[in-house]
Amino acid sequence: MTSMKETRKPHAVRPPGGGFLESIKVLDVTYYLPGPYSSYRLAEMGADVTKVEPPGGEPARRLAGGLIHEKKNAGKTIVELDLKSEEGRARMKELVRETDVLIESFRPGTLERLGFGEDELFSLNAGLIYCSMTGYGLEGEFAKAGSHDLNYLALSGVLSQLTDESGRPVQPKNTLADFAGGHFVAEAVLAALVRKMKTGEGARLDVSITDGLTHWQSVHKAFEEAGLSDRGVPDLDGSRARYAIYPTADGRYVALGALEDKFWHAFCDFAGHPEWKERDDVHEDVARYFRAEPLSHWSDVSLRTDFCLTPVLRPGELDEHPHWKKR
Ligand SMILES: CC(C)(COP(=O)(O)OP(=O)(O)OC[C@H]1O[C@@H](n2cnc3c(N)ncnc32)[C@H](O)[C@@H]1OP(=O)(O)O)[C@@H](O)C(=O)NCCC(=O)NCCSC(=O)C(=O)O
Repeated sequence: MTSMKETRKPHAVRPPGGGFLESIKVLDVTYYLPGPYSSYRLAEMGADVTKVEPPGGEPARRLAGGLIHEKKNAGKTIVELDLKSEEGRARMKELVRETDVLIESFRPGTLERLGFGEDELFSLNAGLIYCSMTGYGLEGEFAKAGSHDLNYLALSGVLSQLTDESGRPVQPKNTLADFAGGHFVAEAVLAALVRKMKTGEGARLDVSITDGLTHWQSVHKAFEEAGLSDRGVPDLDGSRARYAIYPTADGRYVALGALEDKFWHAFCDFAGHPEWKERDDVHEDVARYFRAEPLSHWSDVSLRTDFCLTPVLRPGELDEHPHWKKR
């Protein structure tokens, strides 16, 4: 008998889940950003992704100089198939038989018109995990309507919170809903894969981007219904000086997220203004303080202090920042 206790620690993998989906096959019949991004996430976890596109490629191949397509389909095998031809459909049937997961992102009914309705797909592959990613879901008032990122943000309530001081919605420079949609799909597919491991059963998944976004709104909805705030979570809406965005001397910005007293007090001491500690309305004083130095200065400060300060970086600056150099 040994008195030694053996413990096995799981090792950290980067990206999280990297390689875990090895040997899982994904058939990606999606266009634009959210669908391709969902299978890109699965590919990052090791899945073997085959993307079906019409002859000449999907619309996003040409969009924005082709960069979106290039980035979100890296590592996938792209097969051009005319699903309106017998030959194309025959090849598609082979791919459906071989795959574990099929993700599509057309309007409800489009894939069926191309000869691949739900019954046909499950008769080809009974254990299939078949995921439809749509803007609004397979059923409902808007189900058949075409739509894009901005529509999902608007209908879910998210856009009403991305406003300027006057309450006017601002045009986001990031297609938040599209990327979120990709995550909603990947999350649902992973749950279905776990269930399949336990039961052997396939699944039919109805993932609506807008449905997913409404979950982000549950807290905000509760505040609004309780009559407490129509501007989001009160402490986090910029009304307190400790949790706000401030301009710097060079026209850039910092984000101060000193929500808890210990962080806010540490910031006030660092700034040499202990008299701010008990106040929430010192935005202008704090703004003057940050405006005295450029972003590089505050970026340095943020690395050697602990009061939830970060520079507002542009995507192209990430690689130069010490945090991202190490991650
Ligand atoms: C993006 C869309 C608005 C595009 O609308 P439409 O092009 O009008 O309709 P569909 O997508 O349903 O149909 C695509 C057409 O291509 C045909 N089609 C598709 N694949 C094939 C192949 N392989 N071979 C032959 N024909 C094909 C299909 O039969 C349809 O033609 P016909 O048979 O002649 O009808 C819609 O797909 C949509 O709302 N999808 C919901 C989810 C989504 O991805 N939203 C976009 C987010 S991107 C975004 O927001 C952003 O980037 O911005």
